[in-house]
Amino acid sequence: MTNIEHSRGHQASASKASPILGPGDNIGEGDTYLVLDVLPKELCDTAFENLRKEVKWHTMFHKGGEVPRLVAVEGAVDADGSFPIYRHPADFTPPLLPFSPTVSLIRQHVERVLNHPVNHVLIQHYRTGADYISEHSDKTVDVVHGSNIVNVSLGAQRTMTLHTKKDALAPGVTTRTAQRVPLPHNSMFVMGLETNKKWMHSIHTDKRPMHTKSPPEQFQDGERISLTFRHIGTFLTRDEGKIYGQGAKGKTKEDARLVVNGGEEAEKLLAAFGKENHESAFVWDDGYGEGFDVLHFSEQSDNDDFPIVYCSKFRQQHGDLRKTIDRLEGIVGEVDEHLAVRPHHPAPVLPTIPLPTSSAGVVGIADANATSASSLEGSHDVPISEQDLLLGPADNEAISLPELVPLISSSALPSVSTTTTSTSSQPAPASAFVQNSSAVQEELSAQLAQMAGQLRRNAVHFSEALARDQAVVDVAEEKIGANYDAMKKERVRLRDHRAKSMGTTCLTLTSIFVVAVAFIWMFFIIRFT
Ligand SMILES: O=C(O)CCC(=O)C(=O)O
Ligand SMILES: [Fe+2]
Repeated sequence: MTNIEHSRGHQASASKASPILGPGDNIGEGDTYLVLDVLPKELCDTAFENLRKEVKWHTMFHKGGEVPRLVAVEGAVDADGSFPIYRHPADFTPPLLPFSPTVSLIRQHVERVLNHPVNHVLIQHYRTGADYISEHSDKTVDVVHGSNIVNVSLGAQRTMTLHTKKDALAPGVTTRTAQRVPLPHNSMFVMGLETNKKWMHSIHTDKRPMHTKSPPEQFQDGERISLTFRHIGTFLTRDEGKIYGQGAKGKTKEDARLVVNGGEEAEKLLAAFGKENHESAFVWDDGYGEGFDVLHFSEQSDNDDFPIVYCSKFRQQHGDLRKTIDRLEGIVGEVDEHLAVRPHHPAPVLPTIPLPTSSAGVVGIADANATSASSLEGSHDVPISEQDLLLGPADNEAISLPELVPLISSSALPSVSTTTTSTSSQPAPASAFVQNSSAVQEELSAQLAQMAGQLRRNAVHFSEALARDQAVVDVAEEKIGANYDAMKKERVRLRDHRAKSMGTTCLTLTSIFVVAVAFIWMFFIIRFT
């Protein structure tokens, strides 16, 4: 335990359950520690104000809402323009800018303490005690193995709360182990990756009235700036088109591959992020080992707020083209629907059969048929048109019902008047009816087979049409992709061309000017000599 001044009231009561740790203490898994007075006086006295002014603050979005603090991202940009990328679940992340002067100075001190480089920083401004960061584990797909994650704190003291992950609870235990680490002005919280794996961390809101807070908590009017430095091993090329490094599929710059937006790979990465957040035994190789080339988690972005990394002009144009393709796909779909064969139901057969005679057995059969006929009737009130079905030769051989029914009614079935007067002593009409019933059943089976065949052919026809449409859309998409690349090249060419023509124009104007001066000069010489 340390003598760091910690909060009273609300925070003090919460601290009963969890130890308050500080410099010299083993935090988390023992690979995590706090360093005080990390920056020299002259830097730490001015850093807060300078950062407030020089950092390009943004509002970040997650799950459709604003994150409750201002954020900015800075990093080491390579000579060829490539830069580190830290991927984590967020709807929009601010663009990465090169390290600003004050951040560069802080970075030097951090690297000295850490003994390893850091090339990426997420800077966060907790404007009041109401700003916070909810419980999470940092996502390590892009964090260099074996490195540490560092939070430098400037301004008001806030408390870092650590909790073991739920899945590590022993059976029957419901309370997670917690630790609290107050982060005063000019301190540096160094978190090892083992702690990040087994514990989650957060900065809770602190809404107590200002006058009840301790002096370190009141410092800078309760505002806090934190700088989360990381050593990132994954990079994007200058045009954001390719990705390489630890968390990508291609591990070196030479193996850089095109970035992927949305789709199955993005979903897989999001699922791995979820696992890392909740599983104490998360294994990097299992979750991230295959590498991910995902840059954006959804296929298109309509947001203009972050023009550099996440919403370049090209991306916007690409998004517009995609929308056009989607509209075209919709139109093709509608046309297909119009052209599609409309299913027609065959006319019910059974109602055409005359009612049975008084013979008990025969009446039973007839009743059953009448019932099934009436139940069929409700759903088949559209008369069949044979031309509307896509019939094959096999169907033509099937028995045709309309031909069969009159045959049955006229020759085999007893007439209604006969059935009312005849009795069981007249077996001939009854057996004729049984014969007819089995003929009708055969006919029904034949017609069902015919319908099944038809359904199958329609399904095949439909899937073939879909496959054709898919091919058309794929070709269009490929062409648009090619156009996009061509436009990119054209843009670079135009820029070069403009630079060249500017040079030529300057040269021409200078020449004209020199010639004019020479001419005037000559004129005067000739005139006065
Ligand atoms: O503000 C802090 O110190 C914590 C920031 C943090 O946990 C993060 O950026 O992942
Ligand atoms: Fe974090």
